[in-house]
Amino acid sequence: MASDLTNPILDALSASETILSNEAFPSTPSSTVKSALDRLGSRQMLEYETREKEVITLTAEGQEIAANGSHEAKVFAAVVAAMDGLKIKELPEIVGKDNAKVGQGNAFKRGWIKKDNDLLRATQDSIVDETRELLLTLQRTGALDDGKAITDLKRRKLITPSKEITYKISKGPKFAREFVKEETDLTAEMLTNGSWKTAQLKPYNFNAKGAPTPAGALHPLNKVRQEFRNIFFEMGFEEMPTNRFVETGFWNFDALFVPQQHPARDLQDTFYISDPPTADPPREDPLNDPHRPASTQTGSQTTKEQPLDYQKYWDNVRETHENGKFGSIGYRYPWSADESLRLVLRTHTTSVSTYVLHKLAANPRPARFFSIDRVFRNEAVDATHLAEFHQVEGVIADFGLTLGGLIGFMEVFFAKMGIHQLRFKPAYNPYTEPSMEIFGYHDGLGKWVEIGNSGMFRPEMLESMGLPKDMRVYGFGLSLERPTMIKYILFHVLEFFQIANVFLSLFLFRYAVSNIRELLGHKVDLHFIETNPAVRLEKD
Ligand SMILES: N[C@@H](Cc1ccccc1)C(=O)O
Repeated sequence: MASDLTNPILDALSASETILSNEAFPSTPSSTVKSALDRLGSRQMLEYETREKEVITLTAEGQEIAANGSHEAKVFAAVVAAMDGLKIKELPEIVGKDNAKVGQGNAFKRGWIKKDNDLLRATQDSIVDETRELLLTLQRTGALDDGKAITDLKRRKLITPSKEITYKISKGPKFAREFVKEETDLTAEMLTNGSWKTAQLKPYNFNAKGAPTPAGALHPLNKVRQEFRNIFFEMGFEEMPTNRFVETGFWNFDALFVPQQHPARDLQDTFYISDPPTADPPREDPLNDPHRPASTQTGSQTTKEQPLDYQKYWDNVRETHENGKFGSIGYRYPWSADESLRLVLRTHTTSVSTYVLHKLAANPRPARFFSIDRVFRNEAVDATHLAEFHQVEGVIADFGLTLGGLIGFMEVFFAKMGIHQLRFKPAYNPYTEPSMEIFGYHDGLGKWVEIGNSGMFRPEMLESMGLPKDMRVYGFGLSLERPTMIKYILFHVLEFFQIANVFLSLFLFRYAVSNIRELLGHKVDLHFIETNPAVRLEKD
């Protein structure tokens, strides 16, 4: 800081009690003076008052006139110098074009010169150049008594009013001759070498604006997922391990009684793994099987467990598909073991539910399981579709369950998300009968929205696993993205605008949905993740 004024100010102050900035530092811009004063003031080394004064300063033209005389005076001087009259035509050459133009008129007005044919003649020997006198006085004192003259000079753009800032500076309680660097940190070094005793520590500035703290943030999908997990846990569900993104066709389709010709198994719909293309048939897993829910791994339950017969399970699946079994007539086609062993990226988390349910056959008991994780579908990616998304899925196994019970359960479950009116529409899934699509009335959008798919798993699926004939299992699934978009992004938009207008709501709905790629994938903006508020699924 070469131009630092702090020490010059302190020097000036030590010589006199008060100083005026315009006297002590006449040519320093007031902003430079102020920043030095503030630095010293914050340490109470000085105090200062600010004085503002209206002053009049001369414009460039005003300064020119103060130095060399007015246009009219120059014209008069030229005419006098010509002794015997000055040719009008010659005036511009002598005094310059501008002076000739403005000055001639003014000199006539003041009666200093007169016309004599094509000559200009002086009417007197000398004149008083008032304009110049006024400007010189102004330059010296910064003021004029004559208001009319001021207005006139302003109109002629010879002067402009401006503000002059002066600081009246006096010593503060901590005045010192020198500006000592204050320590901002008490360091280990200062403690060991004893310099802390004499060090000047900078006081805390509690008014300083803090820098934003960089912190991690949860993705909206993660926040909504956590809300769902809480709902499931409070309803007595266990979480299923979902770490197998790659499954065989067996667990993803065949065990679910999805026929091998089903369009969902086409290359256009399902991603198949090429290396390795197939896996082993299902078999007993080691004890630390990640797909075993915690409760089936406990010691007390293992005592009751029956070993699972995988060969029998495999044969049951083949038979239910080919000729039917357990009261079913089957699909009646030659079932291919190779097709069943092909590896796929799981297309739904029902593959996980199937795996966990077949484990339940070792010790059949009422149970509730849920999962929330990623699934993959060979979709053309566009504004509303992604090739991967997340499913929220729940299954409930018990004896004597009815369809009415499933509907009742859904009402409780979705009410916890703030959706209080449900409608069920008959639907078809190869693995459930009956099947129902679930629609919820969205208050904010003012319309019915499809929110999920559900059903009661078929006996072809459950009995093949070895689950008891009288055990029933409900299942339901929904995407995580959809409620996130409706409940999270859109809901906040709606709340913000307090929107009751259905048309505008629908427009916003479309806008939110069109942004699915902003929610998941490479286009996600980290700023959006960081600045989004927390979410709660309950409406109020
Ligand atoms: N697997 C179904 C959801 C579902 C799960 C369980 C039972 C019924 C339906 C889907 O992907 O949409």
